[in-house]
Amino acid sequence: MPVSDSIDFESGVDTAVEDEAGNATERLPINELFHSLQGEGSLVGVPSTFIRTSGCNLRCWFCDSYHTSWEPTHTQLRIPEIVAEVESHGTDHVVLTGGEPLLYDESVALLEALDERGYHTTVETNGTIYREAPIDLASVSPKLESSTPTPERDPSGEGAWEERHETDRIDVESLARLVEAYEFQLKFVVTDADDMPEILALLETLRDAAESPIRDDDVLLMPEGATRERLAETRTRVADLAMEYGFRYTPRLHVDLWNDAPET
Ligand SMILES: C[S@@+](CC[C@H](N)C(=O)[O-])C[C@H]1O[C@@H](n2cnc3c(N)ncnc32)[C@H](O)[C@@H]1O
Ligand SMILES: Nc1nc2[nH]cc(C(=O)O)c2c(=O)[nH]1
Ligand code: SF4
Ligand SMILES: [Mg+2]
Repeated sequence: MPVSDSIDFESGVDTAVEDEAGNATERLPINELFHSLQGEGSLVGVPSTFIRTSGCNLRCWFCDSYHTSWEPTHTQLRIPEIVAEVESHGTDHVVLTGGEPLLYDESVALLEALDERGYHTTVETNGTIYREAPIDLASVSPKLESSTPTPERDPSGEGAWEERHETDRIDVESLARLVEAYEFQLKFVVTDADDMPEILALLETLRDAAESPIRDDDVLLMPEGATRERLAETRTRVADLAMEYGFRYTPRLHVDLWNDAPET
């Protein structure tokens, strides 16, 4: 594969690296790889190994993984190296997250290698990209208007990503394909009641577009907050909204336990 073909212009991350003989080798840009408890969603509390790829096609102003999106940092690892690291942690569950892990062809090869070894795989994705892969749980977090990095909310202070984020954040076709192909959860980041009309409208559109059902039980409201302090402001409000609308609430257990520490 020519090196230039594998430069990912979306994320600005080059996934092609040559070995000593000058052959291109499959690698993934990895920001962190760690053992923790699943902190979000239907598998909350399950001991899991997290693989966090770097690079994202969106720029949520609140992104709790700044070094995979706004300022990506990573090391390039081969799939066997990633699998060996996962094996050393001894969990049954693996969570592939990012950044946006489905940007990369190599994520499919990684998921296949994990599946062959019997791991349960969850993929955390923003839902803008569909790929066919052995995914046991597609944990899809479509991004609402309230995630858009307007000049006032942009952590880099410029508002340069506002238009692109706003244009790209919802892709109904990709969302429908993810929902049809995989066991899934739709996990919305919610700040307050202003987010609810957009969630309801998107669900209506998606229920029309997808051939398989989306139950209210598949919809999770997750409080916006990368720190304990911020979650203390949002979580009760979001829990009340979950009760009012009949959706599920998911905590952010890892933030409760370890605040915003890396590798948690
Ligand atoms: C860092 S993202 C990586 C996966 C993918 N890019 C996505 O957004 O789904 C992992 C999860 O964290 C959520 N998230 C990121 N920042 C957050 C914040 N400040 N508060 C609540 N959830 C957040 C995302 O919505 C997503 O469910
Ligand atoms: N403990 C823990 N659980 C998580 N669930 C989804 C996460 C993510 O960043 O995708 C995450 C994370 O970063 N940490
Ligand atoms: S889509 Fe996910 S990784 Fe990308 S900026 Fe938003 S929260 Fe961060
Ligand atoms: Mg996280």
